This record gives sequence, C-alpha cells and structure tokens, in this order.
Amino acid sequence: MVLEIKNICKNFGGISALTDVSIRINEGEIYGLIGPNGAGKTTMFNIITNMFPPTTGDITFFNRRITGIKPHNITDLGICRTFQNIRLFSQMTTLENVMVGAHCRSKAGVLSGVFRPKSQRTEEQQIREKAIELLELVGLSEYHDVVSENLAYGQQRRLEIARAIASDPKLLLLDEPAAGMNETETANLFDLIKQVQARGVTVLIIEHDMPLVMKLCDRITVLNFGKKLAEGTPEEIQNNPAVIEAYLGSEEDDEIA
Ligand SMILES: Nc1ncnc2c1ncn2[C@@H]1O[C@H](COP(=O)(O)OP(=O)(O)OP(=O)(O)O)[C@@H](O)[C@H]1O
Repeated sequence: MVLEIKNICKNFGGISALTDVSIRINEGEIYGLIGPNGAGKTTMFNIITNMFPPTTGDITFFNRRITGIKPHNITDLGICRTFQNIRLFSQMTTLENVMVGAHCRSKAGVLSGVFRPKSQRTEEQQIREKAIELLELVGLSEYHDVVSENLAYGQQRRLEIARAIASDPKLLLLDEPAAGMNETETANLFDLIKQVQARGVTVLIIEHDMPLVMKLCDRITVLNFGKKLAEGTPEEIQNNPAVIEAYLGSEEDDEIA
C-alpha cells in the first residue's frame, strides 16, 4: 500500500470541504480523484502534502504516518505534486527547471557550494545528465536552452512533470494536468503518464477531462460535496447511477461519458 487516506475530515470555518473520506492506493496504480467543482479534490492534495492539517483523520505513506510532518519532508519521503496553475521558474531554461527538481536529492551542503569540490562537480554532472534524460522522456529534448516561459502551454505542463519526477518520487500527485490542453497535447500527456507509471511511480491524478481519466486510470474515487460518492474501475464509475446524477447536475464539460 503506497498511500492510505483514513477518515479525513476538513472544515474551513463553517464549510465541510471533506467529510470522512478514506482511500487506499496500491503501488504502481494510476488512481483518479474526480468530482464536480468544489468537491474537495485540491483540499485532499493539500492535506496529503501537508500544506495544512486535516481536522480529523490520518494519512499513511508506505505504512508510515505522515500527518503533520513538514511539506519539504514530504518531498524527501517521495511525494511530489504539480499544481492547477503552472508553477515553473519562468525565467530559467527548461534544463535548469528540471535540474532544480533533482536538487532535493543532492548531497551538497553550503560549504561545498562555496568550494565546489570534485564530488560536487560530479554530482552536478549527474543531475544534468538525469535532467537531459527526463527532458527526452517528456519530449522536450530540443528545448534545453529555451526559457520556460517561451514554451507552448502543453510543453510547460510536460516540463512540470519532468521537474516533479526529477526528485524521484514514489508517488506523483497531478492536479488537472490536462487543463487547457488541446487534443494532441492531451494524447501526449496520456503517453507520458503511462511512461511515468512504467518507471515504477504511483500516480494520483485530479482531472476533469473524463475521456482521459477513463482511459488512463486503474481505479477512481468520485467526490461530491466533500464526500466519497463512489469508488471503482473506470467502467464501474461510468455505470454508477449516483455518479451519473452528480455529473449531469453539474457543468457540461464535466460530463462523464
Ligand atoms: N483554504 C481554504 N479556505 C477556505 N475554504 C476553502 C479553502 N480551500 C478550499 N476551500 C473550500 O473547500 C471546498 C472544496 O474546495 P476544493 O478546491 O478542494 O475543490 P475542488 O474539488 O478541488 O474544486 P475544483 O475542481 O474547482 O478545483 C470549496 O467549498 C472551497 O471553497
């Protein structure tokens, strides 16, 4: 078991953003977290990464309780996320962005930053080579030296994923990675996430693009008004009357089939 979300509740003042939600995610799965706007999906990501604590409930990662530990320790343990809004270092090159992502695994301390011993130069070279390999994985080999804000939208999204997996996560959280993408970009994204899975990374994805979710995910949880409405395979979810009802009562572009 990679991640166990146990009976999570989160209240913001009078609003119950999450009510008693439990989810278990197995190693190697691509797991979808879906639901209409305001259902509590991003709140769940923020709790997993400890941006804020749950009101009640617990999260365990490989059977270790991670509720309450600092966000940077979460990254060290092997959980990494992307955000709904792109958060790249916009003035850095594509290659530099991925190298920054790999840096949390670097052993270099402050003094070696000043004196730059051979061990650090070797490590930097290794980080560089890894970044080059990841840029190839996400189809950005030709763009190493391009300042990231000059990349096309879909390329920036893929760069974010390269930067996230540069930290060698065991669990990758993707928050609406296909938002704003055209069909070709979404098809490339599908291939990329499958490749990430093939590297042994477990993926938890929030996404509104239903055809993508249904094709990509092994299992799905549907949230509605902060509660777990359904859990199952894509087929089970698509045929679940409560899910169909929740979606038909919401926005058109959230429709499930
Ligand atoms: N920091 C916060 N302070 C107060 N209320 C919040 C906060 N974060 C989320 N909420 C509220 O919690 C509820 C769930 O929001 P959340 O962003 O988790 O939904 P979501 O499913 O991710 O929606 P979307 O698909 O629109 O991104 C909403 O009512 C939202 O207004």
